Amino acid sequence: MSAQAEPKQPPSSPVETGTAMTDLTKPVVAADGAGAPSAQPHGANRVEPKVTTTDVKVFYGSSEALHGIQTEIPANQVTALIGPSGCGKSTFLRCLNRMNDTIEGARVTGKILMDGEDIYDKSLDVVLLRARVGMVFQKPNPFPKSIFENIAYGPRIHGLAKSKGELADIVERSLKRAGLWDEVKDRLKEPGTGLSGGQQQRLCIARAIAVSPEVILMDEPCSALDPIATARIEELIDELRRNYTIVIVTHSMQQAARVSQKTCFFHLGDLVEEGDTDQIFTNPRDKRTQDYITGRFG
Ligand SMILES: Nc1ncnc2c1ncn2[C@@H]1O[C@H](COP(=O)(O)OP(=O)(O)OP(=O)(O)O)[C@@H](O)[C@H]1O
Repeated sequence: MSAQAEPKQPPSSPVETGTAMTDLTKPVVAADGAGAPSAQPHGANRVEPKVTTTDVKVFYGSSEALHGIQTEIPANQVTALIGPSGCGKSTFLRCLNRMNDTIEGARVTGKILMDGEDIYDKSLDVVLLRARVGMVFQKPNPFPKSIFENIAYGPRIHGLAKSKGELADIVERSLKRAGLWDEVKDRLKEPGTGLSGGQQQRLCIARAIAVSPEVILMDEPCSALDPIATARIEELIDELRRNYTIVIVTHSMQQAARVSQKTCFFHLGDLVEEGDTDQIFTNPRDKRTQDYITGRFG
Protein backbone atom coordinates (compact mmCIF):
# COMPACT_ATOMS: atom_id res chain seq x y z
CA MET A 1 0.00 0.00 0.00
CA SER A 2 1.24 3.49 -0.70
CA ALA A 3 2.25 5.68 2.21
CA GLN A 4 -0.26 8.32 3.23
CA ALA A 5 1.51 11.62 2.81
CA GLU A 6 0.17 15.13 3.25
CA PRO A 7 -1.63 16.52 0.21
CA LYS A 8 0.68 18.49 -2.04
CA GLN A 9 0.15 22.06 -3.14
CA PRO A 10 -0.83 22.60 -6.77
CA PRO A 11 2.11 23.18 -9.11
CA SER A 12 3.00 26.84 -9.34
CA SER A 13 2.52 27.07 -13.09
CA PRO A 14 -1.07 26.57 -14.25
CA VAL A 15 -1.65 23.83 -16.78
CA GLU A 16 -2.51 25.24 -20.16
CA THR A 17 -5.26 23.84 -22.31
CA GLY A 18 -5.72 23.93 -26.04
CA THR A 19 -1.97 23.91 -26.67
CA ALA A 20 -1.18 24.09 -30.36
CA MET A 21 0.43 21.12 -32.14
CA THR A 22 3.75 22.92 -32.19
CA ASP A 23 3.68 23.07 -28.39
CA LEU A 24 3.38 19.32 -28.05
CA THR A 25 7.06 19.18 -27.39
CA LYS A 26 6.67 21.36 -24.30
CA PRO A 27 4.98 19.47 -21.49
CA VAL A 28 4.15 21.66 -18.51
CA VAL A 29 7.00 21.63 -16.02
CA ALA A 30 6.33 23.01 -12.56
CA ALA A 31 8.97 25.04 -10.74
CA ASP A 32 9.85 22.04 -8.59
CA GLY A 33 10.41 19.89 -11.64
CA ALA A 34 7.09 18.03 -11.35
CA GLY A 35 5.87 17.32 -14.84
CA ALA A 36 9.35 17.10 -16.29
CA PRO A 37 9.78 14.10 -18.57
CA SER A 38 11.92 11.60 -16.76
CA ALA A 39 10.94 8.11 -17.95
CA GLN A 40 13.98 6.57 -19.50
CA PRO A 41 12.95 3.02 -20.28
CA HIS A 42 16.13 2.34 -22.20
CA GLY A 43 18.48 4.76 -20.49
CA ALA A 44 20.88 4.59 -17.58
CA ASN A 45 18.41 6.25 -15.17
CA ARG A 46 15.67 3.77 -15.91
CA VAL A 47 12.78 4.12 -13.44
CA GLU A 48 11.76 1.02 -11.48
CA PRO A 49 8.69 -0.52 -13.10
CA LYS A 50 5.54 -0.81 -11.01
CA VAL A 51 3.91 -3.09 -13.57
CA THR A 52 5.53 -5.33 -16.17
CA THR A 53 3.57 -6.99 -18.96
CA THR A 54 4.86 -9.87 -21.07
CA ASP A 55 3.20 -11.09 -24.28
CA VAL A 56 -0.26 -9.94 -23.20
CA LYS A 57 -2.98 -10.91 -25.65
CA VAL A 58 -6.68 -10.24 -25.26
CA PHE A 59 -9.34 -12.13 -27.18
CA TYR A 60 -12.99 -11.17 -27.47
CA GLY A 61 -14.41 -14.53 -28.52
CA SER A 62 -12.14 -15.65 -31.33
CA SER A 63 -11.04 -12.14 -32.25
CA GLU A 64 -7.60 -11.09 -31.01
CA ALA A 65 -7.74 -7.43 -29.90
CA LEU A 66 -4.22 -7.18 -28.42
CA HIS A 67 -1.33 -9.01 -30.04
CA GLY A 68 1.24 -9.66 -27.33
CA ILE A 69 1.94 -6.46 -25.41
CA GLN A 70 5.29 -6.17 -23.72
CA THR A 71 5.91 -3.09 -21.65
CA GLU A 72 6.77 -1.58 -18.29
CA ILE A 73 4.72 0.98 -16.37
CA PRO A 74 7.19 3.11 -14.38
CA ALA A 75 6.41 3.74 -10.71
CA ASN A 76 5.28 7.25 -9.70
CA GLN A 77 5.01 8.47 -13.23
CA VAL A 78 2.15 9.11 -15.62
CA THR A 79 2.07 6.75 -18.59
CA ALA A 80 -0.16 7.84 -21.47
CA LEU A 81 -1.73 5.32 -23.84
CA ILE A 82 -2.46 6.90 -27.20
CA GLY A 83 -3.55 5.65 -30.62
CA PRO A 84 -6.48 5.68 -33.03
CA SER A 85 -9.94 4.50 -32.04
CA GLY A 86 -10.20 0.72 -31.64
CA CYS A 87 -6.43 0.16 -31.35
CA GLY A 88 -6.80 -1.48 -27.92
CA LYS A 89 -5.94 1.25 -25.39
CA SER A 90 -8.94 0.63 -23.11
CA THR A 91 -8.58 -3.12 -23.50
CA PHE A 92 -4.98 -2.89 -22.32
CA LEU A 93 -5.91 -0.56 -19.44
CA ARG A 94 -8.56 -3.04 -18.28
CA CYS A 95 -5.95 -5.82 -18.21
CA LEU A 96 -4.15 -3.97 -15.42
CA ASN A 97 -6.94 -4.40 -12.85
CA ARG A 98 -8.58 -7.45 -14.43
CA MET A 99 -11.65 -5.52 -15.49
CA ASN A 100 -11.66 -7.62 -18.68
CA ASP A 101 -12.65 -10.54 -16.41
CA THR A 102 -16.06 -8.90 -16.14
CA ILE A 103 -16.60 -8.88 -19.93
CA GLU A 104 -18.25 -12.01 -21.23
CA GLY A 105 -16.17 -13.77 -23.85
CA ALA A 106 -13.00 -11.80 -23.03
CA ARG A 107 -9.84 -13.83 -22.40
CA VAL A 108 -6.39 -12.57 -21.38
CA THR A 109 -3.15 -14.50 -21.89
CA GLY A 110 0.46 -13.61 -21.08
CA LYS A 111 1.85 -12.29 -17.83
CA ILE A 112 1.25 -9.12 -15.83
CA LEU A 113 3.36 -8.53 -12.75
CA MET A 114 2.79 -5.77 -10.21
CA ASP A 115 5.80 -5.36 -7.95
CA GLY A 116 6.82 -8.81 -9.18
CA GLU A 117 3.50 -10.41 -8.21
CA ASP A 118 1.40 -12.13 -10.88
CA ILE A 119 -1.95 -10.30 -10.82
CA TYR A 120 -3.59 -13.17 -12.75
CA ASP A 121 -2.55 -15.73 -10.15
CA LYS A 122 -5.55 -17.87 -9.18
CA SER A 123 -4.97 -17.25 -5.47
CA LEU A 124 -5.12 -13.47 -5.89
CA ASP A 125 -8.15 -11.64 -4.44
CA VAL A 126 -9.54 -9.64 -7.37
CA VAL A 127 -11.55 -7.30 -5.12
CA LEU A 128 -8.34 -6.35 -3.30
CA LEU A 129 -6.51 -5.97 -6.61
CA ARG A 130 -9.13 -3.47 -7.80
CA ALA A 131 -8.61 -1.47 -4.61
CA ARG A 132 -4.84 -1.51 -5.23
CA VAL A 133 -5.40 -0.57 -8.87
CA GLY A 134 -8.19 2.00 -8.89
CA MET A 135 -10.01 3.19 -11.97
CA VAL A 136 -11.55 6.45 -13.11
CA PHE A 137 -13.86 6.35 -16.12
CA GLN A 138 -14.64 8.60 -19.04
CA LYS A 139 -17.95 9.77 -17.63
CA PRO A 140 -17.95 10.75 -13.95
CA ASN A 141 -20.02 8.08 -12.19
CA PRO A 142 -20.63 9.05 -8.55
CA PHE A 143 -22.88 6.73 -6.57
CA PRO A 144 -26.39 8.11 -6.00
CA LYS A 145 -25.39 8.87 -2.41
CA SER A 146 -24.04 11.80 -0.44
CA ILE A 147 -20.59 13.25 -1.15
CA PHE A 148 -19.40 11.77 2.17
CA GLU A 149 -20.80 8.32 1.41
CA ASN A 150 -19.24 8.29 -2.06
CA ILE A 151 -15.82 8.40 -0.41
CA ALA A 152 -16.61 6.44 2.77
CA TYR A 153 -18.07 3.42 0.98
CA GLY A 154 -14.79 1.84 -0.19
CA PRO A 155 -12.84 2.27 3.08
CA ARG A 156 -15.84 0.89 4.97
CA ILE A 157 -16.19 -2.30 2.91
CA HIS A 158 -12.42 -2.84 2.97
CA GLY A 159 -12.35 -2.31 6.76
CA LEU A 160 -9.81 0.53 6.51
CA ALA A 161 -11.28 2.62 9.35
CA LYS A 162 -11.59 1.47 12.95
CA SER A 163 -13.93 4.26 14.03
CA LYS A 164 -16.26 6.91 12.68
CA GLY A 165 -13.59 9.51 13.34
CA GLU A 166 -11.03 7.58 11.33
CA LEU A 167 -13.50 7.22 8.47
CA ALA A 168 -14.17 10.97 8.53
CA ASP A 169 -10.39 11.54 8.42
CA ILE A 170 -10.04 9.33 5.35
CA VAL A 171 -12.90 11.18 3.65
CA GLU A 172 -11.33 14.56 4.40
CA ARG A 173 -7.83 13.47 3.35
CA SER A 174 -9.09 11.93 0.08
CA LEU A 175 -11.12 15.01 -0.82
CA LYS A 176 -8.12 17.21 -0.03
CA ARG A 177 -5.84 15.12 -2.22
CA ALA A 178 -8.36 15.32 -5.04
CA GLY A 179 -8.45 19.10 -4.61
CA LEU A 180 -12.16 19.11 -3.80
CA TRP A 181 -12.29 19.61 -0.02
CA ASP A 182 -12.65 23.40 0.00
CA GLU A 183 -15.53 23.23 -2.46
CA VAL A 184 -17.53 20.54 -0.64
CA LYS A 185 -16.58 20.62 3.05
CA ASP A 186 -19.83 22.42 3.98
CA ARG A 187 -22.07 20.15 1.91
CA LEU A 188 -20.83 16.63 2.59
CA LYS A 189 -24.39 15.38 3.12
CA GLU A 190 -25.57 16.61 -0.27
CA PRO A 191 -25.76 14.17 -3.22
CA GLY A 192 -22.55 13.64 -5.20
CA THR A 193 -24.61 13.80 -8.38
CA GLY A 194 -25.42 17.46 -7.60
CA LEU A 195 -21.82 18.55 -8.26
CA SER A 196 -20.58 19.95 -11.57
CA GLY A 197 -19.05 17.51 -14.08
CA GLY A 198 -15.49 18.48 -13.15
CA GLN A 199 -16.26 18.26 -9.44
CA GLN A 200 -17.90 14.85 -9.96
CA GLN A 201 -14.76 13.61 -11.71
CA ARG A 202 -12.61 14.86 -8.81
CA LEU A 203 -15.07 13.11 -6.46
CA CYS A 204 -14.49 9.89 -8.41
CA ILE A 205 -10.73 10.40 -8.14
CA ALA A 206 -11.14 10.98 -4.37
CA ARG A 207 -13.20 7.79 -4.19
CA ALA A 208 -10.39 5.85 -5.89
CA ILE A 209 -7.78 7.43 -3.58
CA ALA A 210 -9.80 6.63 -0.42
CA VAL A 211 -8.86 2.94 -0.52
CA SER A 212 -5.12 3.74 -0.75
CA PRO A 213 -4.46 2.46 -4.27
CA GLU A 214 -0.97 2.04 -5.64
CA VAL A 215 -1.96 2.52 -9.27
CA ILE A 216 -4.73 4.70 -10.72
CA LEU A 217 -6.06 3.90 -14.20
CA MET A 218 -7.83 6.70 -16.03
CA ASP A 219 -9.82 6.04 -19.19
CA GLU A 220 -10.22 9.39 -20.96
CA PRO A 221 -11.02 11.12 -17.66
CA CYS A 222 -11.50 14.55 -19.22
CA SER A 223 -13.48 13.72 -22.32
CA ALA A 224 -16.77 14.86 -20.75
CA LEU A 225 -15.29 18.03 -19.23
CA ASP A 226 -14.86 21.62 -20.34
CA PRO A 227 -11.34 23.13 -20.73
CA ILE A 228 -11.27 24.64 -17.23
CA ALA A 229 -12.35 21.43 -15.50
CA THR A 230 -9.87 19.56 -17.74
CA ALA A 231 -7.03 21.85 -16.65
CA ARG A 232 -7.92 21.23 -13.01
CA ILE A 233 -7.84 17.43 -13.51
CA GLU A 234 -4.52 17.65 -15.38
CA GLU A 235 -3.04 19.66 -12.51
CA LEU A 236 -4.34 17.06 -10.11
CA ILE A 237 -2.84 14.18 -12.11
CA ASP A 238 0.54 15.89 -11.92
CA GLU A 239 0.25 16.18 -8.14
CA LEU A 240 -1.02 12.63 -7.68
CA ARG A 241 1.91 10.99 -9.41
CA ARG A 242 4.11 11.77 -6.43
CA ASN A 243 2.13 9.18 -4.48
CA TYR A 244 0.62 6.96 -7.15
CA THR A 245 1.50 5.34 -10.45
CA ILE A 246 -0.91 6.60 -13.09
CA VAL A 247 -1.89 5.19 -16.48
CA ILE A 248 -4.12 7.38 -18.64
CA VAL A 249 -5.87 6.70 -21.94
CA THR A 250 -6.32 9.88 -23.89
CA HIS A 251 -7.36 10.94 -27.37
CA SER A 252 -5.74 14.30 -26.83
CA MET A 253 -2.09 14.35 -27.77
CA GLN A 254 -1.78 17.74 -26.14
CA GLN A 255 -2.98 16.19 -22.94
CA ALA A 256 -0.59 13.24 -23.25
CA ALA A 257 2.27 15.69 -23.78
CA ARG A 258 1.21 17.84 -20.84
CA VAL A 259 0.60 15.20 -18.21
CA SER A 260 2.71 12.14 -18.98
CA GLN A 261 6.36 11.20 -18.68
CA LYS A 262 6.05 8.01 -20.72
CA THR A 263 3.89 7.47 -23.82
CA CYS A 264 2.82 4.21 -25.47
CA PHE A 265 1.47 4.39 -29.01
CA PHE A 266 -0.93 1.58 -29.95
CA HIS A 267 -2.07 0.71 -33.46
CA LEU A 268 -4.36 -2.15 -34.50
CA GLY A 269 -3.73 -4.09 -31.29
CA ASP A 270 0.05 -3.67 -31.30
CA LEU A 271 2.20 -1.50 -29.07
CA VAL A 272 4.06 0.12 -31.93
CA GLU A 273 6.30 2.47 -30.00
CA GLU A 274 6.92 3.57 -26.43
CA GLY A 275 9.33 5.92 -24.76
CA ASP A 276 9.79 9.22 -23.00
CA THR A 277 6.85 11.45 -23.86
CA ASP A 278 9.29 14.08 -25.04
CA GLN A 279 10.95 11.65 -27.47
CA ILE A 280 7.66 10.25 -28.79
CA PHE A 281 6.39 13.73 -29.64
CA THR A 282 9.63 15.22 -30.94
CA ASN A 283 11.42 12.28 -32.48
CA PRO A 284 9.14 9.28 -33.08
CA ARG A 285 11.00 6.31 -34.52
CA ASP A 286 8.09 4.60 -36.26
CA LYS A 287 6.36 6.16 -39.25
CA ARG A 288 2.94 5.16 -37.90
CA THR A 289 3.61 7.09 -34.69
CA GLN A 290 4.78 10.07 -36.71
CA ASP A 291 1.68 9.94 -38.92
CA TYR A 292 -0.59 9.73 -35.89
CA ILE A 293 0.94 12.53 -33.87
CA THR A 294 1.01 14.82 -36.88
CA GLY A 295 -2.68 14.15 -37.47
CA ARG A 296 -2.34 12.15 -40.70
CA PHE A 297 -4.70 9.48 -39.35
CA GLY A 298 -6.75 8.65 -36.31
N1 LIG B 1 -16.58 -5.94 -25.09
C1 LIG B 1 -16.06 -6.15 -26.30
N2 LIG B 1 -16.50 -7.16 -27.08
C2 LIG B 1 -15.98 -7.37 -28.31
N3 LIG B 1 -15.01 -6.62 -28.86
C3 LIG B 1 -14.55 -5.60 -28.13
C4 LIG B 1 -15.04 -5.30 -26.83
N4 LIG B 1 -14.38 -4.22 -26.36
C5 LIG B 1 -13.51 -3.85 -27.32
N5 LIG B 1 -13.62 -4.67 -28.39
C6 LIG B 1 -12.83 -4.60 -29.63
O1 LIG B 1 -11.45 -4.61 -29.29
C7 LIG B 1 -10.72 -3.68 -30.08
C8 LIG B 1 -10.02 -2.68 -29.16
O2 LIG B 1 -11.02 -1.89 -28.52
P1 LIG B 1 -10.69 -0.83 -27.39
O3 LIG B 1 -11.99 -0.29 -26.90
O4 LIG B 1 -9.75 -1.41 -26.45
O5 LIG B 1 -9.93 0.28 -28.26
P2 LIG B 1 -9.58 1.78 -27.88
O6 LIG B 1 -8.25 2.05 -28.50
O7 LIG B 1 -9.73 2.00 -26.43
O8 LIG B 1 -10.72 2.56 -28.67
P3 LIG B 1 -11.38 3.99 -28.39
O9 LIG B 1 -10.26 4.98 -28.49
O10 LIG B 1 -12.38 4.14 -29.51
O11 LIG B 1 -12.02 3.95 -27.04
C9 LIG B 1 -11.72 -3.05 -31.03
O12 LIG B 1 -11.68 -3.74 -32.25
C10 LIG B 1 -13.04 -3.27 -30.34
O13 LIG B 1 -14.09 -3.36 -31.27
